[in-house]
Amino acid sequence: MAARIIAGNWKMNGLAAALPEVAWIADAARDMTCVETVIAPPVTLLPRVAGHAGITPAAQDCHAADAGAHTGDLSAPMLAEAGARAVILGHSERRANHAESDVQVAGKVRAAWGAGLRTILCIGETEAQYRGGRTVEVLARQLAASLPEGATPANTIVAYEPVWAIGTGITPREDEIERVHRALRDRLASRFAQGGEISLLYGGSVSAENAASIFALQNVDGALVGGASLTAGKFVPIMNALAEKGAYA
Ligand SMILES: O=C[C@H](O)COP(=O)(O)O
Repeated sequence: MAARIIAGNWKMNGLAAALPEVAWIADAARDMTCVETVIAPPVTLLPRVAGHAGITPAAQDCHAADAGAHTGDLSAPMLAEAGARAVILGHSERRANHAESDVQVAGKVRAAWGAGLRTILCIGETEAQYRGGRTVEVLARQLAASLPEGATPANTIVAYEPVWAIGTGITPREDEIERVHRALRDRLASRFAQGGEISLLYGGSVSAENAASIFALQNVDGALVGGASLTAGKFVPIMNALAEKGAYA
């Protein structure tokens, strides 16, 4: 069975004043034995997030090279040294704002694995692709091109994030999420020896209100949460909803 994982992506949010939220999230996480809690803060807070037992600290990007003349970038070994144990790669905001291609994302995945970081690989279709009925086709292409050979449940988590659902308060219908996750599970299982056990997260406007119904869907092993992960008050109820699923799965 794939591991249950709840991941919070803080994006470019969070100064030191937000650290009490991490402490409260960690308190709740330590009580949840069947769920892994990941927090991806801005890199400035990474070492301090890494100081909390119960939380897997993650970065939000890395360079494909281990070192070199790349002003402003951070390598996977640097992030690992700063306390990261995982890294989000291929997020649609990186793909859109920094023109990251699938090939570049695959290079970053290899670098992350080389530094011992688990990859949370994000894939997702645009609204136009969704409306054109091309969701599964687009995701299959992204998955094939941005996830290199060698993916295992230990080094990879896949997050399905429809671009049009991120930060909008809109989510796909439940049957659509279930259909997509089934397709992703099948593709991973047919490509990698243990691919069927790679955790599949849903991301895009997950909230305390909709988490339980999303987590009840087949092949949804957790969520990648943006806005609602910034405070313990909003994030802990989502963590609890996933723990409920873990209890009866
Ligand atoms: O990485 C997280 C996603 O982009 C989802 O963000 P959101 O929960 O604010 O919609």
